[in-house]
Amino acid sequence: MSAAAWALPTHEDIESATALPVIDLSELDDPARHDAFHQRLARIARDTGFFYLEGHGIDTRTIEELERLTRETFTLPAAAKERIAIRNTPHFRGYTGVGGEITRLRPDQREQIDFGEELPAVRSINAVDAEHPIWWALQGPNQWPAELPALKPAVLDWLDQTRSVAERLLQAFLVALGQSAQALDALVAAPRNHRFKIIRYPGQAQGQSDQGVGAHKDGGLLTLLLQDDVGGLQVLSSKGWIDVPPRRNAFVVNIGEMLELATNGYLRANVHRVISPQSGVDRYSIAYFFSPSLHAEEIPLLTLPEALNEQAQGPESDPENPLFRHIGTNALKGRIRSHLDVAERFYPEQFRLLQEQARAHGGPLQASAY
Ligand SMILES: O=C(O)CCC(=O)C(=O)O
Ligand SMILES: [Fe+2]
Repeated sequence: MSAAAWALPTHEDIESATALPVIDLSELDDPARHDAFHQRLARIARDTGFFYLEGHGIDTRTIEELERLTRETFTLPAAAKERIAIRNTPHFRGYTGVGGEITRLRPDQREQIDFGEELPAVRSINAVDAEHPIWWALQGPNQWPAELPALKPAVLDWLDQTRSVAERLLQAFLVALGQSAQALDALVAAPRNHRFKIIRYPGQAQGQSDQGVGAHKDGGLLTLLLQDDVGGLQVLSSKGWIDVPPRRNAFVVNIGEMLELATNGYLRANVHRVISPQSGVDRYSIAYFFSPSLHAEEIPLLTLPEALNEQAQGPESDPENPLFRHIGTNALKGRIRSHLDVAERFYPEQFRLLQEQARAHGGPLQASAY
């Protein structure tokens, strides 16, 4: 056997096998590979925008423990999950049952618990004032299941560790786009607004929908997702839907709408979906949404180098679900569309507006998964 046959597969080999690139974040620490890393990231971000991230430094034990707790959480009795229902508070944190979220007019076949940065509520939902417009109600404490006390420290630790990874990755994206690594520091500064959720997709019931989550874009800057070994995640490419097969301990990274806005559409938020697992099999995933801070007010427009700017076609905006540059307005719109029960209870005015818009477009209310 020739020496070459023993060589480890290169990233390009893996790419052709899985159709999705693999990025090793630890290359950033190696001065010899630093520049090549940025060049490759720039190419991948623009071409696919969906990739696996390895070398992120989060250890396997931490990952496995959070995966274990995720599974255990969903085995809690229905009453325990209902006690932390998302509709309990205006902050969009808590439990949503199977079918409780709608994407593209159809209910998603998944249950999930939404979390976010653990911060106090800044205003009462009934006391809007000039200093605290209504979207500040997005900030507030999480709801934790009393039956599983280990979940809280594990999730808070995950928020911390994944944030550091996402911050490094965002800085690398910025350098790759000819910006200062710090160009968006203020956009993600404390008080932070990153979000996180744990998700269970039950196996497809006979004759039922296989929509785990319908086609959508994520609303933040970057999403860092961990999936188990079942599969079902797909991303829309120029060749149609392609599978994003499981890859142990690697994050699946995708670009969100806010990075599309900041780069004037040079980078594109990816459309993706999840097909339900086969009957009798559950799929679990853990999704971290690295998002702009509410107090930053507006998404800045980066000044790209001329060669890149020429290729920026402006952000895509769906007339039935317009994108707003204003961070709080856009974030609240996304949450309201995903969780109509919370909207109806705590945001009646916004809920009514959304219904009117839907009627004007001649259809029922469209929600989005994010
Ligand atoms: O569960 C997954 O693999 C993807 C989840 C997702 O796209 C989302 O929640 O935004
Ligand atoms: Fe998503």
